[in-house]
Amino acid sequence: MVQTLSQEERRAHLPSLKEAGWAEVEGRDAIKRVFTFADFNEAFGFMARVALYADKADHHPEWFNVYSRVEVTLSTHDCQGLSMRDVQFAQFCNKLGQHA
Ligand SMILES: C[C@H](O)[C@H](O)[C@H]1CNC2=NC(N)=NC(=O)C2=N1
Repeated sequence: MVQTLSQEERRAHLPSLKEAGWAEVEGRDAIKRVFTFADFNEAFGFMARVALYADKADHHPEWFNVYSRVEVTLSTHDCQGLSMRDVQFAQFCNKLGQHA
């Protein structure tokens, strides 16, 4: 069973994710970042790559897309909060979306 992040893991990982643009969601243990691209082609290319990662990792984002903008929310449903799966997922999104 996947565990929610310990206090130590939160201290270790959340500050760098926040520097990269992730924010804690009010009222639930989740993080969210908005990625803005040049156009829909780039936004959907990002989503396609993230979708392949999600399928392989069996870990799925909550997301919303309008044209060039993709809002990504991460939380682990199996433990109802943030886990290392979300940290790794966010880091993968950061790598792909670093020019976003
Ligand atoms: C059965 C399947 O492995 C689980 O439901 C996976 C699928 N994708 C998931 N995605 C997310 N974000 N959280 C989960 O707990 C989760 N669990």
